[in-house]
Formats: sequence, structure tokens, C-alpha cells
Amino acid sequence: MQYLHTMVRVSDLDESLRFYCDLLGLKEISRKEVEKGRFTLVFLAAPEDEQRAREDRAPMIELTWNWDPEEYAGGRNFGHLAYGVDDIYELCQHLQDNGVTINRPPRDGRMAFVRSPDGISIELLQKDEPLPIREPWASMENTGSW
Ligand SMILES: C[C@@H](O)C(=O)SC[C@H](NC(=O)CC[C@H](N)C(=O)O)C(=O)NCC(=O)O
Ligand code: NI
Repeated sequence: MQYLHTMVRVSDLDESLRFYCDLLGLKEISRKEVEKGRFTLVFLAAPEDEQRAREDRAPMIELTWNWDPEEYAGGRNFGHLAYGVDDIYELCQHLQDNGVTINRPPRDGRMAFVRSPDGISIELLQKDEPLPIREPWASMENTGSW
């Protein structure tokens, strides 16, 4: 089995491509306009995955834009999309300078969260840094249960 993509529905395709491509730096791999279904699919890959994505061997996000406006609410069960980045401070500054909401600034130099135009949470992790997972259980005796 191979992980292929995560699909997110977007309410404004141009606004979303400005965020995911122009600002975040993802590359458009393919696009499909479906007249009958009245929707457009756009597959995006991270720059380092671009070549493999074009050979169908790298994970992507699939933006789905329904031409007829819909309300996209709820979806609390969805968490975030995560990307490893070269310089988390520089990227967050660039995003903020271009009007992107920085939900969690990269104060530890390792992890930040920003929002897409539709409120999708995007986790940015500094490459070559350990995952900043705070083990709430760390202070407890190792009960061996984990
Ligand atoms: C190309 C392949 O990766 C797909 O995911 S197509 C799946 C298909 N998508 C649509 O019909 C898009 C328009 C639809 N109105 C929608 O918003 O999903 C589909 O079966 N979607 C249903 C789903 O739950 O994803
Ligand atoms: Ni899909």
C-alpha cells in the first residue's frame, strides 16, 4: 500500500493556490476540470517531492474546488497537514508579511502552525530538528505502560 494524497475542499481556488503555491511554495502537479460534476481538482506537491509526484510516487494534497459555493464547517476530526521546512522563522515571517494567520509562532525554532484561507491547519516543522513533542507523561515514573 502507498500513501497517495490528502484531499481538502477549498472555497476559493485562486486564493488557495496563492496560499499553497505562491506563499507556502507547493508545486502544481496536475489539474482536472470536471464539467459534469462542476468541480476542479488540483494536485500539489512539496518542492522536494515534485519529481517523484510527477512519477506518481510522492504524497500530495488534492484541492477540490466545487464551482457551486458550499459551507465547509465542522470536520473537527481533521487535524492538520504537516511539512518539513528549511527555515521556519523565514517562512513564517514571509507568510505573516503576506497576511497569513500564524496560529502558533515558531518560538522554539522547531514547530509552527499556520492557517490556510479555509482555516485548514498547516504544521511547519524545522527540518533536522527533533519533533517538539511534549510528553505530558514525562514527569511521571515510567510505568512501563507506554
Ligand atoms: C481523483 C481522486 O483522487 C478523487 O479524490 S475524486 C473523488 C470524488 N471527488 C469529487 O467528486 C469532488 C467533488 C465533490 N463534490 C466533493 O466535494 O467531494 C469523490 O468521490 N468525492 C467524495 C469524497 O467524499 O471525497
Ligand atoms: Ni482523492
